[in-house]
Amino acid sequence: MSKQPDRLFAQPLEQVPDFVFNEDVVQVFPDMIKRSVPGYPTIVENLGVLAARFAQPGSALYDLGASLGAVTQALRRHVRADGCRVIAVDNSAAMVERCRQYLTAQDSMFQELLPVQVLEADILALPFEPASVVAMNFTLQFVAPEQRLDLLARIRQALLPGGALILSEKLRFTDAQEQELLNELHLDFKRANGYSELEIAQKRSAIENVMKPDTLETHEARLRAAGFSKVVPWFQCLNFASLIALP
Ligand SMILES: C[S@@+](CC[C@H](N)C(=O)[O-])C[C@H]1O[C@@H](n2cnc3c(N)ncnc32)[C@H](O)[C@@H]1O
Ligand SMILES: O=C(O)C(=O)C[C@]1(C(=O)O)C=C[C@@H](O)C=C1
Repeated sequence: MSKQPDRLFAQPLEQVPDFVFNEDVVQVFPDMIKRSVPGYPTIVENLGVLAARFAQPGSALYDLGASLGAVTQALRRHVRADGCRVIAVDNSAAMVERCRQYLTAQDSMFQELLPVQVLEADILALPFEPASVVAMNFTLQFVAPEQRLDLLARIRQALLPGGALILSEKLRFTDAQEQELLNELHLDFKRANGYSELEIAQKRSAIENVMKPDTLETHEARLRAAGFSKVVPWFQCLNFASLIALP
């Protein structure tokens, strides 16, 4: 399982294709997400800690858009409730294949980890089992905006009383000055992590058609419309945030 530095956008491309979670991205993904998302390691580790408070014995814990299973691994490290199991879901075959390898490696290193099932499936078409924790770490932003409410409503229906959805997303801002400042600071974060201006510009063109961030206000209103009673932001670093939504 080679982990390579992300140089995907380092050379000038004649035409920058839309971003897809393919084998090339899988190879560099741990490096890419850490250097692109401010606060990512803190969010992932604390997601496990938060989940431990909401996990209920005998229930399912979902990691939706699991990629290589970083959140799944944190859930397995922190949740101790009896009889829980983690269901990690991603619709990228390349991600799922590598995710399974990472989880097998985790199994060989630790004992008494929660059982895990990795599904190659579209979360928009997945029937959810009753769940105490649903984590969506930077996944909803890749779902078509018109399909987000329906997905969240189905998650809300699957959540057990006392459970939680933990939703992390890149944010945009209605206030132009706030948007500009946090966007510039995010670019500075990428520069500080060694990305060149070319890499930053080409990555931006690659994701602009496929990743559509919402404002915090849009998230809150939509979560309420989906039936959640309370939305608690627990983390923000620059334009990236994570929310706890309670049924
Ligand atoms: C930014 S990555 C998520 C990162 C990951 N949760 C983590 O914390 O490391 C988004 C993932 O969502 C997956 N994805 C996007 N749309 C999906 C869908 N409709 N069904 C399942 N997975 C989806 C992508 O394949 C990709 O692996
Ligand atoms: O906003 C950006 O520029 C990003 O690179 C963000 C982001 C994300 O939020 O998921 C986009 C795609 C990659 O999966 C890694 C990071």
